[in-house]
Amino acid sequence: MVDPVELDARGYAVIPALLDRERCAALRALFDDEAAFRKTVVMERVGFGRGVYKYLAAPVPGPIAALRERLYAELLPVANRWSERLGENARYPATLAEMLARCAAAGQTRPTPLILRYRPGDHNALHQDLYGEVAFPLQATVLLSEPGPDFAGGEFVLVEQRPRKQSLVHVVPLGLGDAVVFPNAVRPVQGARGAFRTRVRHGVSELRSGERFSLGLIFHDAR
Ligand SMILES: O=C(O)CCC(=O)C(=O)O
Ligand SMILES: [Fe+2]
Repeated sequence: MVDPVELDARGYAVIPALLDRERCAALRALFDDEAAFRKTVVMERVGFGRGVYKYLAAPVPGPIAALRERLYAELLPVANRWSERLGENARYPATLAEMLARCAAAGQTRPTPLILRYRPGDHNALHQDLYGEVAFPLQATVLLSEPGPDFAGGEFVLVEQRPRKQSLVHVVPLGLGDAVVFPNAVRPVQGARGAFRTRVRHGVSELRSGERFSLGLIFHDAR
């Protein structure tokens, strides 16, 4: 379960052991099943960092689709509250299916769940996962490898660009199967006179050794 108080206060929250060891191993193994994916990105070629990620093809495998649906429902109240606090008054639909229908109507029809793989020297440069006008303000990443036995380095980081202040970095400690929920692009921060907006980007620091896999769950589809 996501802790909404922590999410509001810090802008991100960890869900411990969202996926068990077996599910993580199955998703790591899926990475080599080319038929499961619609697109492979070699990050170095596009300047996004170093490493490889693959977007799952439609239909997204049942367990991943179910997890995406469940997290969407949990994050929905937070998304609507953030929007209200930022004075945007966007209202997100009650279910992921309706959110994806909204994406499709805007030409965003390709699934965005992805699996990423990092090897020594690989990293993910700071970025935001926006794929068109329709966007859900929170997303999740699940760590599919175990820090220590499987890899070293490769820390998940968030950088907050605050108005009239220097940027703030958060290093999020994750264990095998843990998920981090974080802002897709911006979040409201409580100030003395109401909420203001900070711009948030995420990335992964350089992997020092081993192999690190992760599952990215974004709640809007892509063009
Ligand atoms: O590998 C990670 O921890 C981050 C992956 C990522 O950028 C994402 O899930 O959107
Ligand atoms: Fe990302």
